[in-house]
Amino acid sequence: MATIADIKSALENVKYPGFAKSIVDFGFVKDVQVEGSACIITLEITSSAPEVEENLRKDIHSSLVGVVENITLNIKKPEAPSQQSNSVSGKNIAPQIKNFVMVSSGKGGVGKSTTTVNLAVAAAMQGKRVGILDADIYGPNIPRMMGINGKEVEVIGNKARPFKAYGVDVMSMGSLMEEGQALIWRGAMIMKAIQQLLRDILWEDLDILFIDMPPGTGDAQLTLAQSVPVTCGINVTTPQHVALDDSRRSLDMFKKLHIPIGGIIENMSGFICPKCNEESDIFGMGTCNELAEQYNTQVLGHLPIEPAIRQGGDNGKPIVYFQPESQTAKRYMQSAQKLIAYIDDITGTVSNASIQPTTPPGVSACSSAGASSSSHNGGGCGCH
Ligand SMILES: Nc1ncnc2c1ncn2[C@@H]1O[C@H](COP(=O)(O)OP(=O)(O)OP(=O)(O)O)[C@@H](O)[C@H]1O
Repeated sequence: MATIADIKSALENVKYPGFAKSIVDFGFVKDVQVEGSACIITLEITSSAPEVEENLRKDIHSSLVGVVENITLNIKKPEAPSQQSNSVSGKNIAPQIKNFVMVSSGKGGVGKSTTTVNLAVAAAMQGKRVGILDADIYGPNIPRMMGINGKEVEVIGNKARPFKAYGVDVMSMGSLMEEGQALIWRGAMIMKAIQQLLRDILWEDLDILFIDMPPGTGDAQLTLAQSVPVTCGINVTTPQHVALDDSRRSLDMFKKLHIPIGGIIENMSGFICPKCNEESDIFGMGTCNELAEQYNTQVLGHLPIEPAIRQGGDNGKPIVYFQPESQTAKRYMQSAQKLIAYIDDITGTVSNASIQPTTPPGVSACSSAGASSSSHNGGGCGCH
């Protein structure tokens, strides 16, 4: 006969839809009672979306097969909001920004931040109003690469003003966290952080906000797609086949989240010798072309391994700005041009509506508070 502990342990395998954490970890399981072969489970969740309840019922029943037979499931959820403004519905919590470009990679260290910086600066050099949001909460490198490392954030009221560097507005999680501070990011905290970076930063009217995501596919990507209509995603990869396998996951994620794929950047594609300027193949060049074909997208550019790219990153002097005549800077400029053309082409056609909102912004998955509780003091997030 099953005990309460057996049932709770089975429920630990049930993930809250859209999140990597279980309903037990989120604290949604409020009561479990057992009588013989029957059990009554009471759950309190934060989403009013019918599909969340439906998925949970299905997953809970499958997780309890062989554990207990007669299951009564009470799911308490908030009332569906009767009328939502655009900013509360989660469809666009930063409406002054025309286009959002999600920069992703299947794994770390492939040059995602380097690409974000150089593409953003290149787009600004082509006359666009551009911002960079460094949402790579695990390793925010953008401040160093944009030369704003260690600078104080200017706070106005309860909002923060982005930095300006090389014609680009910049804000990073790294500038908001104390240096060297290590945080263990959990699903609900990630969700709140991403939404605050969009809503509580004084972004001006922008043509494009480039968003440097954490590597991989997880809560940050989902939250972003649920908070703003992401115009397109771009994938950064290196040409080795192992990296391409990881890229597929990233490209599949774009498809799942209904995010159009703007293209692939093949980084570290060949090596340009600083002495003789000759280009040689190291990891394989051009392997992304096939991947792009499979996903019906384009290769935005092949960027070589070049010491000047790394030096530019380390010194906060992006190569595209400081060495505009170099072969590499020209490739970044062309890639940005292709991306802008793609965005112009699809403008107005983007809708991530079918994946949102599962929870309104400001309501974290572990909170029952409403959107109005979203604030700097952490209101609404029950995980602190
Ligand atoms: N094409 C390149 N040539 C030479 N060095 C490069 C190139 N691209 C990136 N690098 C260097 O590789 C290192 C990792 O790059 P970067 O931080 O952009 O990767 P990332 O994918 O954003 O990593 P993370 O997953 O840690 O965020 C940096 O030191 C960067 O300067």
